[in-house]
Amino acid sequence: MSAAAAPALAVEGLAKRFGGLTVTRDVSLAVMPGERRLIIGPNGAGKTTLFNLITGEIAADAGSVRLFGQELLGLPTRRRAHLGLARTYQILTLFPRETLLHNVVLALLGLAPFRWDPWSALACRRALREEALEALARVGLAGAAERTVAETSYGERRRLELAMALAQRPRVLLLDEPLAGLSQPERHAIRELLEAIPRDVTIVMIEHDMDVALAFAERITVLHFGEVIVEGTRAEVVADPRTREVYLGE
Ligand SMILES: Nc1ncnc2c1ncn2[C@@H]1O[C@H](COP(=O)(O)OP(=O)(O)OP(=O)(O)O)[C@@H](O)[C@H]1O
Repeated sequence: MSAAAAPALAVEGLAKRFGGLTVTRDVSLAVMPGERRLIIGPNGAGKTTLFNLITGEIAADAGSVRLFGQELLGLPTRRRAHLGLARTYQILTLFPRETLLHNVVLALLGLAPFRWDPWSALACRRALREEALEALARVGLAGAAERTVAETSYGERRRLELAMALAQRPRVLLLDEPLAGLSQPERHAIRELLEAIPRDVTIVMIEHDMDVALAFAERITVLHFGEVIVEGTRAEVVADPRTREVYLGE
């Protein structure tokens, strides 16, 4: 198989139990480079757990997760980020007393394999600041760079989180409910930002807002009780009676 044909993200036979509770049961999925994939499923289906297993925030019991062919299981989360994996969270994880700029710089520092060198430290600081400002500008927050997170609206925080993930120049970006809790205009703004992300970034998104999510995603995976029960194009998944049974409640 040529490198171009390899999936950006390939999950195979992934399994996870918490005590007696099987949360991920033999999950397999392949997301091709540039694809926009939507993960849906009822509350507790194991969607966030799947992201946590992919990023390494929790350890899998069995299976394989490959990023452009490279096995990730067993690697620490930070190493997976270096290889091109970034994510946002359902529950925001920002530093509220720091400025927006500082939050993005911290995200960049988490990524940079930093070596202390007094001669290059200043240049490095400037470069980081510029890169962080660029990331904030990308999500329309350049003018708010010196405000603290505590002084921003919820919608701005969601955009900040996206800036932090994009600043890491991911190859695969995992978005956990990027629209949750947002007003209609804010949802519209995030949707435009997501649509502007270039195709060299593959996106996997968990989202309950079906209007936006269905318009955005090309393929959809439906999870239920930790298993993939339906996968296909928008039309296939919407038409599948199993989707309606478990997710749409029909
Ligand atoms: N660290 C943990 N320890 C024990 N149980 C957990 C842990 N993390 C998740 N679970 C359980 O695993 C199941 C799946 O949770 P998960 O958050 O992955 O679901 P989800 O599909 O993302 O749900 P939602 O749509 O509500 O966010 C739930 O029953 C949850 O309580």
